[in-house]
Amino acid sequence: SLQNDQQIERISRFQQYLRINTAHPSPDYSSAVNFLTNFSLSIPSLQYQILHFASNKPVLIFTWPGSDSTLPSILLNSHLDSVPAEPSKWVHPPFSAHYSSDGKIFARGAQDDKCIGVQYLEAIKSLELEKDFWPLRTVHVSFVPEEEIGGFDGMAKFANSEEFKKLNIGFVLDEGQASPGDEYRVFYADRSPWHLVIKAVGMPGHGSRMYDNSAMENLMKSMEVITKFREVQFDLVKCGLAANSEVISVNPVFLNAGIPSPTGFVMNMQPSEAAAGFDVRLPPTVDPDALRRRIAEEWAPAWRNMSFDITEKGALRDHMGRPLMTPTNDSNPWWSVFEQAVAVAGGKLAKPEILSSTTDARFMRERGLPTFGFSPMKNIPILLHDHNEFLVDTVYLEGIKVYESIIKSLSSFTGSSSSSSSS
Ligand SMILES: CSCC[C@H](NC=O)C(=O)O
Ligand SMILES: [Zn+2]
Ligand SMILES: [Zn+2]
Repeated sequence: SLQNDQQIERISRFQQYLRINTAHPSPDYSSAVNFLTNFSLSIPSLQYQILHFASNKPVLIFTWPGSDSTLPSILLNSHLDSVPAEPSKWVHPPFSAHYSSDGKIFARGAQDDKCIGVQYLEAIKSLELEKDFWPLRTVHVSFVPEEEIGGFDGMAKFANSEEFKKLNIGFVLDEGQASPGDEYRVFYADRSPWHLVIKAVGMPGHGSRMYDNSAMENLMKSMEVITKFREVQFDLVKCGLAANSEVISVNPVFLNAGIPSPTGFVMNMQPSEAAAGFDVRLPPTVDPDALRRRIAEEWAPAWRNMSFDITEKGALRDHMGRPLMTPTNDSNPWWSVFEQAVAVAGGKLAKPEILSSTTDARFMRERGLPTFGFSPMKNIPILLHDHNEFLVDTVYLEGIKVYESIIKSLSSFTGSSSSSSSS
C-alpha cells in the first residue's frame, strides 16, 4: 500500500495517461499530447515543441536544458500509441486503469510503454524541484506516434529530420521489456523484421484429378521446407543454445488460396494460385543475403513455379555498414555510466539481450547513436500486447527512482561521447 501523498499523486497521474485511448487503429494522440504538456507545466524549466511529419501524428519533444549546450544531449524516448485491446477478454476495461487492492494497475499500455513516458517526466520533476539538481548535458524526452505499426510516420521520419539533428543527441534510451525475475533487463539490439510473401502458381484442374505441379502442392512443399527451418531454429532455443531473439524466427501469418463461392470455396476446382505470408525476424548478427538465397533456392524456388516478395521493415546495418548493435563494453563509455546508475538506485541488470521484437530504437541505431532498450520493471510477468496488461504500483514508483539515478548520471557524464559508434 502507498505511503504518502506524492506516491498517490504519481499513481493517479499514471492512471490518467492510461485512460487516454491511444490504441490503434484510431489513437487519440491529441489528448495524450495535451495531458503530457499540461503535466510538464509543473516542471518550470521544461520546454516543449510539437512536430508533425504526418498529419495528426504529433511528435512531442520536451527539453530540459543542460548548463553546457555544446555537449551531446541525452534522449529518452517512448511511444504514444498502443496495440488494440479486446475488452471482452479483460477482467477490467482496458482503458479504465483499474487500481486493484493488491496494487495492480490494469490498462493497455501499462507496460508497453506508457509507464516509461510518465516516469521520465516524474524523475525530471523530482530532480529539479526536490533535489535541486541541474543537468550538465541537455536531456530531451520524446513521445512519438505509430511505433506499434512500424514507426514509419513517427520515429523513422523524426530521426531523419533536421529538427532531430539540431537536438545534437549523443545517447538514447528507449523502451525495453518487463523482467519476471529480480534483475532489470537491458537490450542492445532489436531483431529486424521482414514481411515475406511467397506465391505459387500451378496447373488448374478438376478437384478429382491427381497431377503434379498444382499451385497448392507447390505451396505446401514450401510450407514443409519452411516449417523444417523453423523447427531447427526453435530447437536451438529449446535446448538452450540460443535465446529466442538470437535465432531467425519465421511464423506463418496468412494463407491465401481457393476460388470463392457464395457458400465458401469452390470444392471441386484446384486453384491456379496460392500464397502465404510470414513474419520473419533476423538478429543483427545474421547475413541477410544468405537468408535471401535460401528463400530463392529452397523456400520459393522458381523451378517449382514459385515467386516471393520481401518487404524489409528495418535495416540490419548502419550507414557505416555495421550491424545495429550498441556495445555493452568499454568501447561504449555510456554503458558503464548506465550500468552504475542502475546499481546506485539499488537495481541489478541481467545480461544484456537482443530484443525479440522490434522498436523505434532501430532508427536511432541506424544513425549510429548508442541506444539501449530499458523499461524498469522487475518481478512482474511480461504482458506487452497481452490481455489484462498491468503494472504494480510499487514497481512503477521504484522505476521513477531508477530513472532519477540514470538521468542524473547520464546528464552529468563529462567523458568523451564522440564514440557515437555502434559497433
Ligand atoms: C514492422 S515493425 C513492427 C514493430 C512492432 N513493434 C512492437 O510490437 C513489432 O512487430 O515488433
Ligand atoms: Zn512498445
Ligand atoms: Zn508494443
